[in-house]
Amino acid sequence: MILFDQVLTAAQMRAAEDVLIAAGTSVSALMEHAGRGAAEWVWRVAAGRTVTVLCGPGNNGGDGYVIARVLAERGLPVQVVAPLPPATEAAQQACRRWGGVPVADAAGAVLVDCLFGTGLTRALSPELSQMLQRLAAAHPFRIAIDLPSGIDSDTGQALGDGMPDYQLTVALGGWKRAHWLMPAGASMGERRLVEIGIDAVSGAGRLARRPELTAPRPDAHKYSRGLLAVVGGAMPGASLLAARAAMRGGAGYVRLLAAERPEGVPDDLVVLTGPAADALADERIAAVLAGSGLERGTDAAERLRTALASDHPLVLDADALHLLTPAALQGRDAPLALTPHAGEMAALCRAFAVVAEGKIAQAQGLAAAANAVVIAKGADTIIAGPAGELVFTKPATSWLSVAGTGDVLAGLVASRLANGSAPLAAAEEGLWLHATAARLAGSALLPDTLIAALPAAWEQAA
Ligand SMILES: NC(=O)C1=CN([C@@H]2O[C@H](COP(=O)(O)OP(=O)(O)OC[C@H]3O[C@@H](n4cnc5c(N)ncnc54)[C@H](OP(=O)(O)O)[C@@H]3O)[C@@H](O)[C@H]2O)[C@@H](O)CC1
Ligand SMILES: [K+]
Repeated sequence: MILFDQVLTAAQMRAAEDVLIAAGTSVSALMEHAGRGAAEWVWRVAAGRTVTVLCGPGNNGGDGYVIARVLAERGLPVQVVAPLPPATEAAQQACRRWGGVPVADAAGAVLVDCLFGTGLTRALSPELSQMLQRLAAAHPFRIAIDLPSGIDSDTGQALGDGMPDYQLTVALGGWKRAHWLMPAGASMGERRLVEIGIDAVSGAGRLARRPELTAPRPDAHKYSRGLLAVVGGAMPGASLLAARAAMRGGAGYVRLLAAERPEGVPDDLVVLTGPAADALADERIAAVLAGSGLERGTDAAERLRTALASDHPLVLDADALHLLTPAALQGRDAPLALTPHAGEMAALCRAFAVVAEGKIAQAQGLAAAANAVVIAKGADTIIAGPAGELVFTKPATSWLSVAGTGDVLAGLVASRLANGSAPLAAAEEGLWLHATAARLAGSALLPDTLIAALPAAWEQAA
């Protein structure tokens, strides 16, 4: 089965390649397939203009020689710069088949970076780094083949300074983690995949799917669509935003449990100001959201304890993530979703004794330790599940980087949970609605305009 959404580590990619080779394919055949696919993209972009291919010593460089040959055969003016000779058998063969003579330096319309791919093990030397930067400056359009050279395939971190920006990155055989992680993602431009017959790899991550969000059933009523209780705190604005977003996330009934009635509550939102424990005892409650605007004092800790004790499916956000401890989860059976940004993730890792490097390992460690779905937010949001599930998301509009949009996301995820989705699906659906509404809300969006765009986002659902 051809997979367009799995996301691999460099080791998983090599293992998948080994499976194909064991089945009778050669590295050269894979390189030819990958290089031809990549050449199609370069051909379209170049549109007859001059192309420079920068070839490194490994198989990424080998792909470059295939690209140079295919484009030259089609009559495109192509030059190759090769600071290091090909060192693998497949790359040497591809170089021989190209049959040209490399040049020391070049300028032109399109640079094709085939210096290093998944085999990069250390930072580029100053000489190589300067050459890459010089060539990048001498070509207005830059395409990275598989990965921009200098990026760690598994973490998305740059292994050195001065990395150029690319308008297009063509992934070969499968997505690598770096394609959907920052900071790498910010310099890759558009991302496209050339498929070469790689099969499913056990333990691989995947890209988030477009959810199947439909209108309520013909026989729906407010309780069948889900009653969500939003536990508010000392800063009512944040919980109000989350509740208003949740009202448009699919749940049929949203109640805000507030210490006192906040200003600006819309007529269609029910606010209960009595003791939270009483309100949470309602058996019709399908899910609870706590954390947005909770603050971190004694009162907040008590409200969080009450929310946890009620044992409803629960989303914890913001301040609740600073108050949560492993002991507080003892005896809970109901599903749990956590929505930390980087700072909250660090606090949670300390509280749950998760010792791990990097966003993915931390999210997976926390998901296992708290038996929760973890939505690790940021410009490169990922979702980790307690059974090792790992979901990457395509970057949403950068206009989401404004206060209050996290409250909207928490409200949406909680609303999907109340509506009956399992926690991982609720996370994917909430993120999709959030990203789609953000795109529709346009530039300089605010949480209000984001919430206003939610009905139009629903119109775009499958
Ligand atoms: N998987 C697949 O199915 C397919 C994969 N394909 C392609 O293969 C690529 C992976 O190829 P690869 O493993 O040969 O690694 P690649 O990135 O070319 O470089 C490794 C070389 O660079 C060297 N080196 C490393 N760092 C260095 C540094 N800083 N400065 C200097 N040297 C450095 C390292 O040598 P070392 O010194 O570390 O021993 C080694 O010689 C992949 O990205 C894709 O494009 C397709 O062709 C077909 C299908
Ligand atoms: K590259």
